[in-house]
Amino acid sequence: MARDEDRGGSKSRGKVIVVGGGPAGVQAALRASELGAEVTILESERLGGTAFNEGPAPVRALARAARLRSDATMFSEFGLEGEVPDVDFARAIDHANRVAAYANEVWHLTDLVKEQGIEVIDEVGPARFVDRTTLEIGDGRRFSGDRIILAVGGKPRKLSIPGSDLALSFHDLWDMKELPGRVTVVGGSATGCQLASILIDFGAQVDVIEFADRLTPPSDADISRRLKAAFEKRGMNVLTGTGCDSIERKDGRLKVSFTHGEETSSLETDAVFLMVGWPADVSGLDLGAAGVEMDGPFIKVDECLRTTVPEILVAGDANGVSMFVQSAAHQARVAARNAVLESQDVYDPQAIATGSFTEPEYGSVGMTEAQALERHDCYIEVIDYTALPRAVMDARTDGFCKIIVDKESRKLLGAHVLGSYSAEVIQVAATCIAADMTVQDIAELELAFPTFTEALGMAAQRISRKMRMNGAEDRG
Ligand SMILES: Cc1cc2nc3c(=O)[nH]c(=O)nc-3n(C[C@H](O)[C@H](O)[C@H](O)COP(=O)(O)OP(=O)(O)OC[C@H]3O[C@@H](n4cnc5c(N)ncnc54)[C@H](O)[C@@H]3O)c2cc1C
Ligand SMILES: NC(=O)c1ccc[n+]([C@@H]2O[C@H](COP(=O)([O-])OP(=O)(O)OC[C@H]3O[C@@H](n4cnc5c(N)ncnc54)[C@H](O)[C@@H]3O)[C@@H](O)[C@H]2O)c1
Repeated sequence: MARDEDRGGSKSRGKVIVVGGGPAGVQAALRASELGAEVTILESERLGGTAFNEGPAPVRALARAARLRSDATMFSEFGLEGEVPDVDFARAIDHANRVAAYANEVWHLTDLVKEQGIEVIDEVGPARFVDRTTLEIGDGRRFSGDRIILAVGGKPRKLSIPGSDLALSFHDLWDMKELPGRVTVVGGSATGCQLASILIDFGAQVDVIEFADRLTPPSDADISRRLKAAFEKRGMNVLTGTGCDSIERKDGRLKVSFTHGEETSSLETDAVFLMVGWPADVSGLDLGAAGVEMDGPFIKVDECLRTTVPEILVAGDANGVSMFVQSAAHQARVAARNAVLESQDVYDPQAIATGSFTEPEYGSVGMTEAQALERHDCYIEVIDYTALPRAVMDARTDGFCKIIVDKESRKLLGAHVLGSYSAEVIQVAATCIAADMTVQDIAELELAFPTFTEALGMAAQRISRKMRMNGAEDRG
């Protein structure tokens, strides 16, 4: 809700330059403008950023194509006849690229932003600092502001191993014309798992090589374990606790060497994707000219998202605090207020609902089980989808819904789901957390039958029953 001091009125509250026009940059510009600042966005390419032009939007479109094909493998179970469709990979990629263009060609994002009175300078290559208040773009034009908000996002990390130039990066996916017979994905976190899942559903043979002892290391351990099992069931070769050492050409293919514990081994493959991290995209920005410091691969910020130069703030992936579209937008609003009103608002990530479009899908909000048990006495309940009516009806029983409840406050600390529609199911858990509901409140919700979201209510009901049996006070 807008606060009184938020209303800029007709008087300008100074000039703000926003660098980068992804979700963080666009939101920061809109908010700073609402607050009364005069705003310019400098975007090296097209507005929309990774989110629309290269990441979630086209990847989701590819994941949908992969899912349509994998659904066809279940035809006979439902009494249907028909072959699993052949894949025209070039057309699937073309379709994903068309979806990526929607932000600009269908929704006219640039026009929408300009209509708010924001100056948009796009497709001009990277802006670079001249000093702490001035940036220059490729054609020599300079832009000065009282405050600068950096929203430059990230880029694929490179590996310094022999032969890394033989590997593909995420950017290369969008120019591919043919599905390689065998693909090796190095890095088994969010981006790597997403790509591996899509490619195996399209019919490629897939290996995943991940350093950590489990897939998607930041996730709840049960998500990592069950996702690995589901991938392996579909024939994926998942090597965890394994580091990629080198890539070399061998007889028209690629030889990938890797180490697991003390053992070194290798495999032969047709393509290698490096999905090993997403550092801030500061190439060409010349942060040194402004005196802005880095913290490892990200731009260093304090809790108010200010850099080591207080007039310069960072929102979105570039600060590495929380790398999701929803976090980018939230941080942007905080950064814009702090920039324009010189306030000290803290970016306090609340219940961030996240979801990934692997097969099976997964979604999370709040603490993992391990994080919760470090600080809380908890009730933990898991509904396995073999016992969930909708999952049985859909023949999608490979999944679960876990909730973690603080025994003292009876509030939800975290929820983790794996299976169909997980990215949607988790939104309800996030809403319950935001609404400060107790587990008994959640148990009383009349959730639609038969749905996957029902698992959340079932888990809450089981915990409520346990609480009653233990004699804990029950409001119900
Ligand atoms: C494969 C993939 C899938 C993903 N899926 C999801 C998902 O399903 N859900 C989700 O929430 N998140 C997802 N993410 C993460 C999400 O894309 C990012 O968190 C989000 O895009 C961050 O927004 P941002 O504005 O900080 O950066 P970006 O969206 O990367 O935008 C940064 C912009 O800055 C511009 N820029 C960079 N340097 C300069 C410069 N010097 N001058 C001018 N302009 C510059 C770039 O051209 C770009 O347009 C995914 C990421 C990837 C890679
Ligand atoms: N659906 C989504 O919401 C979604 C999808 C993709 C990315 N993202 C966001 O993007 C961020 C970045 O994700 P990411 O997966 O690109 O990077 P990441 O940094 O999270 O993961 C990189 C992985 O590569 C592994 N690795 C690094 N070097 C290796 C080596 N030599 N051999 C084997 N493994 C190696 C690491 O152990 C790590 O697990 C995430 O934090 C997430 O917020 C979100």
